[in-house]
Amino acid sequence: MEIQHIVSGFSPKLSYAPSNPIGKQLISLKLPSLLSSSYPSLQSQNFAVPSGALYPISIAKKDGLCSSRIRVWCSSSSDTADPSNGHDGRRKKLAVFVSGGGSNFKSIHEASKRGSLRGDVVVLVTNKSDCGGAEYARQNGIPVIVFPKAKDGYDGLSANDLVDTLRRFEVDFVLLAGYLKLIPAELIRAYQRSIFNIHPSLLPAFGGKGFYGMKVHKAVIASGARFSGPTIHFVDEHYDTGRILAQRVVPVLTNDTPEELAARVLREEHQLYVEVVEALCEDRIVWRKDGVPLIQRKENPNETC
Ligand SMILES: Nc1nc2c(c(=O)[nH]1)N[C@@H](CN(C=O)c1ccc(C(=O)N[C@@H](CCC(=O)O)C(=O)O)cc1)CN2
Ligand SMILES: NCC(=O)N[C@@H]1O[C@H](COP(=O)([O-])[O-])[C@@H](O)[C@H]1O
Repeated sequence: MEIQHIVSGFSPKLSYAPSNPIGKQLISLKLPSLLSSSYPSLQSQNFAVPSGALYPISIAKKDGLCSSRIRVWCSSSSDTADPSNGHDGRRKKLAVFVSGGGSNFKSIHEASKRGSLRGDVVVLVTNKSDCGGAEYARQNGIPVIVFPKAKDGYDGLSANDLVDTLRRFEVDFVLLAGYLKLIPAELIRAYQRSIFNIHPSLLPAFGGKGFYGMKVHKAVIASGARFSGPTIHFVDEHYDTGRILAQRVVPVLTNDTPEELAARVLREEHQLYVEVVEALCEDRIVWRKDGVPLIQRKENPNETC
């Protein structure tokens, strides 16, 4: 059951995702505590709505009533809830976007297989269907879809088709990992605060259009910077300008080649991305009052980083 709560400025980490959206049925709405504590009138209720329908509700807030709508997806009750999978108890569904070798994608997939990561890569998206990441996905039974359409190719999805396809895969989070195309506004709108990217420099330095792959490391070395490292950030409409969520630092040695620096940064990327996605799947992302996202430590939720 997926609840898209449409109240301006409030998009709680949603709970459920439709496994097989089924027709109209009576469902009981169990809301995440985050939502029910913010909107006490939205305690568990029964809805009889067709799957995917927008359901009008009124919410009693301190400053009076406000109307809203909830889009409710129905799903079979087979989703077994496990509290260690975060608030909703469900393993998260991940889409990974790649354009090249996919070593970050492989790290995430391996963490999922060994169980340290409470999520599953359910689809791979690429603009290059013959890249190493796509080949790895096919070898591991992960569906591969092409976006955007290749200029001369026939396959490939439009932006709206991509959103629909990710919804059908019930994707919770979108993870860019060496993807070299601009994510369209349609996807940004559909997956608010749910799209992440890893960049091989300490943003905001050495980011933006033209800064990808070895170009980044060449620019870092040429600048004389003494440190570099990976950044994981939320994705917004522009390249590399979204809120920074996590970083790691590596030294830039005086005789480094771009390849040597790239390898040092990439080793940290593999660990950092797995740590961040583990936190995502366990609902350990919190927001500081000034809008900076933080990660709650697994061992002690009162500590953030
Ligand atoms: N809407 C967003 N889309 C993407 C983001 C983002 O932050 N917001 N991050 C990039 C990843 N990235 C850096 O981390 C990045 C990738 C590519 C480029 C770039 O300049 N691309 C070239 C085309 C390269 C090619 O096709 O081979 C270009 O646009 O001219 C900059 C930064 C992924 N998408
Ligand atoms: N600006 C985007 C960018 O440069 N991303 C970088 O591409 C590489 C992909 O490696 P991978 O395909 O082996 O994960 C990674 O180093 C990633 O940070």
